[in-house]
Amino acid sequence: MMLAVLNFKNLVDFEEQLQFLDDLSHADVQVDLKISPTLPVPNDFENFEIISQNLTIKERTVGEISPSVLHHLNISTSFIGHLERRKSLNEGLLIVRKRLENALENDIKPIISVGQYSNLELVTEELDILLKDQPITKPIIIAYESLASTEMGRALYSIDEIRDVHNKIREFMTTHYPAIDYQLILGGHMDEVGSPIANAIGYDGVLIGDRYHTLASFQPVLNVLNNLSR
Ligand SMILES: O=C[C@H](O)COP(=O)(O)O
Repeated sequence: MMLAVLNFKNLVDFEEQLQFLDDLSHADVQVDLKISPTLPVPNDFENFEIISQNLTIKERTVGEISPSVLHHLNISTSFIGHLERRKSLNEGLLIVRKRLENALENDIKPIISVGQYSNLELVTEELDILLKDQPITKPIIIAYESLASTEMGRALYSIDEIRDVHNKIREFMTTHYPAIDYQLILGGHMDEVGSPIANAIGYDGVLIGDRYHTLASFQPVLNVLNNLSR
């Protein structure tokens, strides 16, 4: 089954997000759909999973989402170091590692985002910095994102480029982290055209941002994702 992660960002009106969730709860969803609203809401929908956009570090701090909050909401998956968050808040990889440690310690499945640099070697270097010596014994999700595409609002990559990234990450994981069970997803202006291409290349799923604010606008993408999952 195809994995699809839908990430509403902070500029999307929250009432609109709640309406979208409610509409989706009545929709035909065949894909493994995970959705992160700006504010986590209880994970009690039947046809999709609510996930978190962020998870705090272990030390005492203020204004961030703790594992305890997620457990209370029955949420068990969280983004760890989403690329745009890292860039706009100037967060380095060391703090992302601390978030990952907290996720692993509290049984929260991490969606680890990579793609800070477009250079292929640097993608696996970034991944290595995050994964090194982390006690990962349960499945994780790795999201490669073409950050420039998200920022520019159009697909800036060629099929060859996203295939190279896919092959490079798979090869890197097999060689360096053979024991880690992971799904690899692709983000960066993914839509009804890009999703089948990502699937054909071998990505396990797609990461989709805040371009769709209603079920009606998302429906063409959902139809394609449902078909890919059948
Ligand atoms: O979290 C989502 C990613 O940033 C992708 O966003 P996008 O689909 O608008 O490119």
